[in-house]
Amino acid sequence: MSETFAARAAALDTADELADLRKLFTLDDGVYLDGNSLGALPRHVPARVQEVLTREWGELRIRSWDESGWWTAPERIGDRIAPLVGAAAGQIVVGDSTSVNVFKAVVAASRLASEGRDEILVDATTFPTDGYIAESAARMTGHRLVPVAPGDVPGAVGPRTAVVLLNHVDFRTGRLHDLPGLTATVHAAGGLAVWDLCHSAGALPVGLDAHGVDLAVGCTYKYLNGGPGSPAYLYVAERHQAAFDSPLPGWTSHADPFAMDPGYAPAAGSVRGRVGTPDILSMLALEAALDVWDGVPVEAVRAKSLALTDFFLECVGAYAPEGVVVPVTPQAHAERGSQVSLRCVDAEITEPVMRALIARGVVGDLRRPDVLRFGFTPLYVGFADVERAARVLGEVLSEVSGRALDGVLGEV
Ligand SMILES: Cc1ncc(COP(=O)(O)O)c(C=O)c1O
Ligand SMILES: Nc1c(O)cccc1C(=O)C[C@H](N)C(=O)O
Repeated sequence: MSETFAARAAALDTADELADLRKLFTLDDGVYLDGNSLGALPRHVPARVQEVLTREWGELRIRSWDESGWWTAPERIGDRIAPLVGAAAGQIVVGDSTSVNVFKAVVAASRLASEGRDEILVDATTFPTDGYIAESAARMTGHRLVPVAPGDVPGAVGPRTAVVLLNHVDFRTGRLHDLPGLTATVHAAGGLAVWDLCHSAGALPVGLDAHGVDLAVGCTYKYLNGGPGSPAYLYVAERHQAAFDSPLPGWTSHADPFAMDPGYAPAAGSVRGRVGTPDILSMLALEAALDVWDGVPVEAVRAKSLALTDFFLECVGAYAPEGVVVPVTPQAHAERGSQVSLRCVDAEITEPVMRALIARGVVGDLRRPDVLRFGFTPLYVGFADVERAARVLGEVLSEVSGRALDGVLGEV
């Protein structure tokens, strides 16, 4: 059986048009399936960061704000991310964490919403930070917070809906939500749609402009490989920019920041989403990391991502002992992000399984209590990696679940 899958993997790797991109990354001989948490390091980034440190900071010092383009980096890098998420230039600004951008987006969207609308709907299955911040934003703005599963949004929106905050891909299950359909549903009810793209940007086409999304946020350290803690981004659709009223109107979002005017006057365009001094070292590492995307269509990345996750699901089905893990990531392509999550039927084995996998060179992660997560970054994961990961997983599951079964029998 493994010869058949290995031979298929080899053929798929040979036909893979993106295969050469792997050389652009620093990787070892293991299988890295955690790029949905922290993307791998593009090889050329350390030299660029060294240059920023020694030349731009070390020699040019304060002059670099102008001469090295530091001051305008948030908008410039936003424009590099824009095509990856289907946005025209001038609508994305980079900076702060995703959490901070969720705050800006939800409060600003509630201020953009029509008078009398007093509900903020939030994805009940969300990554926790979005829920925490939406709750605080609702309390501050006097809205009622309504947690709702994305599939139930059509029945939950109505004349009271001001804002709906949703995740494009669920961090736990890898489920891809229907961004075009749900955005249209929210608009039909008269509300604004805010999307968190952390788990979709760089993995699949998003189509922010095409689908009329109002505001969006996302991180850059997953599929965009910007590095640990690299700055997040905020998208404000052009039609909303003039009325965008930031709840964090820091001085760098002022129309004339160096006037040091005591009165606030917002800048035009995406600059209005800025807050304070940009974190230049992280930001310029991100900018360099984005070079790996030159000439790479997101559509090709999506096609490979689906082929990788299809193949992984098939290999796991063949290699894993019966009934020990159950995929919770949908089979349907239209509902699948770039990750596969497997639920351990016996939650107790989740941690030992992931520990054993990592010890054998297959790096995924887990979400308690019972989910094993495997992220597939098409820029550097190949089909042989997939076959190996599934084969090692099968071995580990047999060993660990066998031991767990012995333990249960031993207690009887
Ligand atoms: C969907 C989602 N939103 C937000 C975050 C967190 O954002 P940050 O730590 O950048 O504030 C994450 C992951 O960390 C995430 O997966
Ligand atoms: N942002 C992270 C971090 O600083 C440390 C560890 C993990 C993360 C993550 O990104 C978690 C991730 N968003 C998730 O999907 O669970």
